[in-house]
Amino acid sequence: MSSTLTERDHDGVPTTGGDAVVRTRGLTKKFRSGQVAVDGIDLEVPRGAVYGFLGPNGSGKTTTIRMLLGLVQPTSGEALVLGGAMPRSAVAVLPRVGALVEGPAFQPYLTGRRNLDRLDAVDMTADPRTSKARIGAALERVGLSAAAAKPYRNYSLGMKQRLGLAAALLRPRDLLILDEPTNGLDPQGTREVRHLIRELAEDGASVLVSSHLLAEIDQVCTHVGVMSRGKLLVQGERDVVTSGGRQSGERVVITTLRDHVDGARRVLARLAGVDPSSASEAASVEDADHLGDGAVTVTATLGGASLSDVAPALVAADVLVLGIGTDRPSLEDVFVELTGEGFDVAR
Ligand SMILES: Nc1ncnc2c1ncn2[C@@H]1O[C@H](COP(=O)(O)OP(=O)(O)OP(=O)(O)O)[C@@H](O)[C@H]1O
Repeated sequence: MSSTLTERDHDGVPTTGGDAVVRTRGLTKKFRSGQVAVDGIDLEVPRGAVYGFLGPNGSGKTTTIRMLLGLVQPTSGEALVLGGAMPRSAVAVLPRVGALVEGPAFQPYLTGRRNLDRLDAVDMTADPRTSKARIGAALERVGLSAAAAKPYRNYSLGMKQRLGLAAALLRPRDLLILDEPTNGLDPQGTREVRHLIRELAEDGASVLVSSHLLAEIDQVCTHVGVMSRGKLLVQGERDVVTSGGRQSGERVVITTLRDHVDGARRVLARLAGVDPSSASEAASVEDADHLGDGAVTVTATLGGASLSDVAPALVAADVLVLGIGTDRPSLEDVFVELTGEGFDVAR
């Protein structure tokens, strides 16, 4: 495979390269300080995806996003956004991209609504005749209609974040690039943003959304890319990524009594042998935690066996089953597994 991207940009009109709305090759940013903030990443955001761009503070997400938007010049590598090479195709590409990036240029003394008026007026590609209706709809969508007449300087961090989102939604977009959209929002606001992202995706937009809070964004993503120290550790469909190197990502969690743990372990270890095709995929007991009152959970990775095999086998072996269910490793589990580190500030 060629390591060079082909820009398919005819007569200045960008066309999407393949199925990806964002594609980078070896994208790198080294700052003058010598810091390599982004280190040769190959990002691939499929059309229609909600791509969670995840990583601890300082892992390089914002710098990557700024390169995608033509705000930072890459040191090396290439970036295609909606088929156009950035920053060269910025003029053709950016009207189709709604972006929420840190520190949007809002005027502190103007109201939220007036700030949107101003942004819309300087957008040469926006239709002034529909401006009022579009601004009203964007404010409504982010739940800011009631606060639209307040000056920006009196907005809370969460309200500022919502206004930034409204600015990104002033017109229909093919791609939304949202950098930490839940920053400063309370749990209710965070849920609303997740809901909004889902709606936008259903309306046909592709979404690239960054976050250092895995669990927040995890729930809404179809795809994820995980950054650590400037490198893209892993990316792909969310469920494939969380199943990692395991034959099956699914884990069975059995609640039983301490006296029955060994019996449960024996059944789990034996189960793989029940089906010859899964003989090499032995279920391994990973954990046994005390729950108090003598109740204990035993967690095991399901190899070739399915949950429906486990329950009857336990019962047949006279293992007391207080509860049984499955559990998928979280993205955080995957991150810790890949890096051996917690999800803290990188540097
Ligand atoms: N203009 C700059 N000059 C020098 N170093 C920078 C500059 N901007 C960012 N960095 C450094 O590059 C690294 C990556 O920063 P970046 O903002 O891209 O991370 P991030 O993953 O977006 O973090 P956060 O979640 O905190 O926003 C950090 O170590 C940061 O200090």
